[in-house]
Amino acid sequence: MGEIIVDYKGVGLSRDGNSILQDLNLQISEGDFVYLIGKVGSGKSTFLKSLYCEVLIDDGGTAYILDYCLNDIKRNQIPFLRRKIGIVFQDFQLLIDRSAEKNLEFVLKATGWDSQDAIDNRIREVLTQVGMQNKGYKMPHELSGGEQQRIVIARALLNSPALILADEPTGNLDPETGTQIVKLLHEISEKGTTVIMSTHNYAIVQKFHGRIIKCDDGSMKEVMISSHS
Ligand SMILES: Nc1ncnc2c1ncn2[C@@H]1O[C@H](COP(=O)(O)OP(=O)(O)OP(=O)(O)O)[C@@H](O)[C@H]1O
Repeated sequence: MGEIIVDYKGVGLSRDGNSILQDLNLQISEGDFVYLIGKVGSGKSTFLKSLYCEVLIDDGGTAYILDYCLNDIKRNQIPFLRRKIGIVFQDFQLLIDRSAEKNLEFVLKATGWDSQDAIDNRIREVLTQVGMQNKGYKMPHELSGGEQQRIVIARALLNSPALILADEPTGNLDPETGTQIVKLLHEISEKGTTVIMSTHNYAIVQKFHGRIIKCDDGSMKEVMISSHS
């Protein structure tokens, strides 16, 4: 088992003063593939958001992620933490006014890359990793939903994150395309990147191996291990 990169002990999470999750005890290690399941409104997104400080740890417990203690992380450290986390949402959120490549370039420039050669190489690498090496010139509207999601995953990979958070990444995709996206996330995790993915898609959970953590009744519990594909 790899190094522990998420360590929650007795953590409570609230939104607008309402307790959403209580007494979370959870460790996630390098290279783990974790499915977060649970009913609508059970707190999956709230947990994911706590990992990148969109929801703060304000309801007890201690929380560590990578080298950061979330209990007393400074505001000016948050961008550095977020740079180590790749985030993938169900609604793709690409900038619609520029090509896939330019979307990737925008993120690299915003995160301090200044050599155009290094930028071009990195874009080529991540596009190849997601099987989109020939489509980087296309505008988002010229790409299918699955292709757009691949570009979003490429974008999440740009800064070689230790952790990828995917909040219902197959939510807007047909089952076959969704399966391919999860397969891609598994390939990424096999190379050592931890992936935490929330989903309502139980067929996928059954199909691809992973730890399964269920949000239910204000808490999170590990449930049975799914079968290998
Ligand atoms: N911005 C917010 N402000 C206040 N409460 C919120 C906010 N976002 C979510 N909540 C509440 O927090 C609870 C958990 O919501 P959350 O989005 O984490 O659930 P979820 O399991 O991700 O649901 P879904 O499967 O629909 O994505 C819900 O009761 C919701 O109403």
